Amino acid sequence: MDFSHTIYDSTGQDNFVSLAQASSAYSAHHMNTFMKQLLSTIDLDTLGSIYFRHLSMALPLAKIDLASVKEAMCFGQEKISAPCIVTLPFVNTAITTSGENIFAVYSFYEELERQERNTLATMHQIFAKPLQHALEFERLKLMMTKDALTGLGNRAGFDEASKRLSSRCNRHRSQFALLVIDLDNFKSVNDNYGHLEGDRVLQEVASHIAHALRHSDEAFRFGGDEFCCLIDCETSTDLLAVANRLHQRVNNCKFMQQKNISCSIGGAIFHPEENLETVFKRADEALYRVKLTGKNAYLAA
Ligand SMILES: Nc1nc2c(ncn2[C@@H]2O[C@H](COP(=O)(O)OP(=O)(O)OP(=O)(O)O)[C@@H](O)[C@H]2O)c(=O)[nH]1
Repeated sequence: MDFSHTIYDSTGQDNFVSLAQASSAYSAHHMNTFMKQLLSTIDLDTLGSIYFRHLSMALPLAKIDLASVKEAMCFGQEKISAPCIVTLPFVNTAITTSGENIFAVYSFYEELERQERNTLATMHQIFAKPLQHALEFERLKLMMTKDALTGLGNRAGFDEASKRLSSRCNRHRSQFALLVIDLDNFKSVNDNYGHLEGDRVLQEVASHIAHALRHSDEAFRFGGDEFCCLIDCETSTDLLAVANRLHQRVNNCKFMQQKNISCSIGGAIFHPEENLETVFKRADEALYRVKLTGKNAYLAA
């Protein structure tokens, strides 16, 4: 991860400090939760009544819930008058959604007294390490759920995501679907072209699967030449459409055509109160039936 932080720039530039920059996937939600935890540890007396004018130019980027920051700071409302906002030394937390440079924390200090700046420098020293650790922790967590070869989620990632999805579906009485994709005769690629070429096929297939899905869907490499997708859809007709799209896209990709191989797909819709094992078993059984009856097709449970 590209991580850097600078503690207190005493040379007097406008940008007091760029506390942290990270390029790992980092959501606004994570950041919000983390900031709330951080804020709850602040000694408000130490912080005193440091006020910053919030720079409106940064607002469009600011995904953090500023209201919750105010609330967590526990300052009396009468002290906060628009357009001023009381925040931590982190005046603006800018979070982009592109996945690159996910957040940057800036403070602007030109209006501060010397003593206030010193307090800020101390605050930064206090927060930089925990922030760095939290980021590192998130990065490691992310690595643990990613498949190194394809960049898709791995089996642990799938377990985590499917549990999250199933509890949401149970709560909202909604549904989602599962597709299990297995390459046909993939072993022949390894045997005839070598393991490295086999790896390349898996990478290309993974990329095509990921690109064929919508934003709300997720793809994983379950292991070997087997992939899984969690699909946001509720009817077998919709699922059939997604499965056909994936089937075509994977079969038509360059390496699959060159190596003359195909894929088989099994699908099942998760119903509220069904458990994850049974929906997976149903999709896997459908896949197994495709394999037994000639491969290269889609079947729903
Ligand atoms: N190159 C490569 N091969 C792998 C990897 N993981 C598993 N495999 C190979 O993938 C193959 C999967 O086995 P099978 O599913 O039985 O092979 P298949 O020829 O696709 O058989 P069917 O599914 O019945 O069509 C085995 O030959 C494994 O050695 C990997 O990371 N890279």
